[in-house]
Amino acid sequence: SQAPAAAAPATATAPAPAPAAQAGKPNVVVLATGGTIAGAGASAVNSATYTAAKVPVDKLLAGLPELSNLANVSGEQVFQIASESFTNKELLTLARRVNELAKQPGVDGIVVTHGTDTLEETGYFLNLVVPTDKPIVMVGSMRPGTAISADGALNLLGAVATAASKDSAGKGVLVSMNDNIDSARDVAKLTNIKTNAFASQWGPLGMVVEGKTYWFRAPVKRHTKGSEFNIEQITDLPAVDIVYGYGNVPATAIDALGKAGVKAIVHAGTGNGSVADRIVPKLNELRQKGVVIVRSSRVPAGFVLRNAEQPDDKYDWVVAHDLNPQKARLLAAVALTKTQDTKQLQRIFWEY
Ligand SMILES: NC(=O)C[C@H](N)C(=O)O
Repeated sequence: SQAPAAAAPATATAPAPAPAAQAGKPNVVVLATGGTIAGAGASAVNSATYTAAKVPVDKLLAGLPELSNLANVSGEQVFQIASESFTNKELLTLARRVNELAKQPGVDGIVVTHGTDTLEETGYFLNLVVPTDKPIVMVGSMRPGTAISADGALNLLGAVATAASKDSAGKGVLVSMNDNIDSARDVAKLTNIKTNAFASQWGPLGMVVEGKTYWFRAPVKRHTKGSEFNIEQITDLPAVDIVYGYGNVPATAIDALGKAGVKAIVHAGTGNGSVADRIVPKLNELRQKGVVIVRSSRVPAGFVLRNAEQPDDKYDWVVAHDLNPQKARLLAAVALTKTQDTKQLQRIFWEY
C-alpha cells in the first residue's frame, strides 16, 4: 500500500481543494481569514458583543446549502484572526494564495471572508498586486452568526454569487456586502455597529439580489491585471506608517517614526490634507533624509489636491489623491518596492 502523501504546503503548485463538482457550474474557492463573519456570541441578542474568528470555514459553508445552487464551492482556512490584527505578513501570505488559485484553470472565482475592520485594506492590497481578471470578492459581516438577524449568511451568499458571475470579471477586487457590490479600492468602513457599514463616496458598482448581480458602473483606476505590481515580485513591504492630524498635535509620533527608520510617512491631515505649522519642518527634515511624505486627509470624502494647503512641489511631497490614509499606506509600501522617485510615486497615486 502507498504511504499517505505529506500535507502539501501552500506553494505555487498546491491545487485548489476539489469542490463537489456539478458540471456547468463555476468553481468558487472561499478563503477564510476570520473576523465577525466567523464570530460567535454568548446569546442571540449579542449582536455587538462576541468573539471574532471562531467558526471554521467548513462549518460556515455547511450552514449555507443554498451556495451549491450558485457554484461548486470549496473552503480553505488561511487564518483565523480578527482583522484588526492583520500584519503585512498576513497580507503577503493571503495575496500569494489568491494569486496561486487565480492561476488555476479550474478556479473561476475567489471569495475572501475577512473581518470588516481592515477589510478595505486587504481588498485594496489584492487589487494592486494580483494580476488576474477572475473575480476576487471580499466579504465580512457586522453581526456574528449566533445573533438575531445575523448578516453573514446573506453576505456570503451574495459574495459567492458575485464571484461566480462572469460579469464580475475584470472589475478589480470587489466588496460584496449588504446587497451592494463596491470596488475594494473605493469602499471604506464608515459606520460601526450597523449592517450598512461600507460605503464609497463614488457609489457602489452594482448590487447582488437573490443570487444575481446587477451592474451600473465600472472602476477607471488601474487594478489587478492592469497593475504594474505583482505579488510574485514582492517579498517584503517597506515600513510605512501613519500620523494623524488634529488640534494641538505634538511631533512626538513623527519623531518616533523617524527614529524607527520608516521609509514613508502618510500624514492623515485635517481638511484638505492640511498640516500644522509646527509639524511641517519635522516632515521636511525627514524628507531631506529620504523619507517619502504622503499627504492624505482624515476627512472620508473629497480628495487631496496637490499644492493646495501645502506646497507639495517645493517640499517634494506626494499627495494621496482620494485614498484614505490606510489605503495610502498600502499603495506607498507597494510602490516603494519599485521606485523611490517622487514623480513616479505621484503618478502611481493618480493612477491607482
Ligand atoms: N465586524 C468585524 O468583522 C469586526 C472585527 N473586529 C474584525 O474586523 O475582525
